[in-house]
Amino acid sequence: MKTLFDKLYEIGIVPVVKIQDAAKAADMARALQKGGIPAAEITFRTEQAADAIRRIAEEVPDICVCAGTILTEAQAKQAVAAGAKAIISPGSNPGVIDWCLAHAVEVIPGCATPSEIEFCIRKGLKAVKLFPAEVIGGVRMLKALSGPYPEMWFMPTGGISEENLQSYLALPNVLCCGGSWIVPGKLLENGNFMQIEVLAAKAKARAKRAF
Ligand SMILES: O=C[C@H](O)COP(=O)(O)O
Ligand SMILES: CC(=O)C(=O)O
Repeated sequence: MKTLFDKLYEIGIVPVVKIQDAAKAADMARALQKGGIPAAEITFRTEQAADAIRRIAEEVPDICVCAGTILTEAQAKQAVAAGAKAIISPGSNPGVIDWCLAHAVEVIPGCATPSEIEFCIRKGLKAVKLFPAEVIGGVRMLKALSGPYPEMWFMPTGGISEENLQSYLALPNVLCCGGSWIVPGKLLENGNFMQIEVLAAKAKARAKRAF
C-alpha cells in the first residue's frame, strides 16, 4: 500500500489553502482533483479550517487532505479528529512534533536551518518543510542541504510558483512543493472552482520530475 509520502511524491504539489467558508471546501477539493492535484494543505489561519478538513475527508476521501499552520497540540488534535492525514507547521514546534509522534500521525515541521533539520532527524522524522523556501535560499539551499542530510526529504514552501516549480521538482531531495498560487483567496471566495481547476491543471502540467 502507498504511504502518504509516496502519494505526495507522485502528486508533486500541495496547494496551500486559507479558507473562509468551509461550505466551499469539497467543491474546491473536487476542482483540485479534476485538475490532477488530489492534495491540499488547509491552514489553521481561519476558524473554518477544521470544518473544511472534515468536509473534504468525508466528501472527497481520495484527496490527501493535510492541516497547515499547526502551532499547538490542541490544533493538531482538532485537525486529526477532522480527518487530516498529516500535520504541517511553519516551524519545528517540539510540542506539536511530540504529540504527532505519540499518536502515530505524520508530521512535516518547518525548518529554515541545519539545526532545525537535525532536531527533526533526532525525532526520527523523514520529511520536513523548507520554509520560507525562496527567502532562505530555495534551490541552492536544497542542493547544499543534500550534502550533510542525504536521507532527508524536503517540502519547499514559500515563494513557489508556476515559474520556478520545475527547478524545485528537479531536485532528488524534494518530496513535493507547497504553494498558495493554485487556490487564490479571491477565486475561492467567489466559488470560481473552474478557474481553480485550470490553475491546478497548469501546475500539474509543469510538475515534471527531471532527473
Ligand atoms: O505563508 C505562506 C504559505 O505557506 C505559502 O507560501 P506562498 O504564498 O508563497 O505560496
Ligand atoms: C507555512 C505554511 O505553509 C504553514 O503555515 O504551515
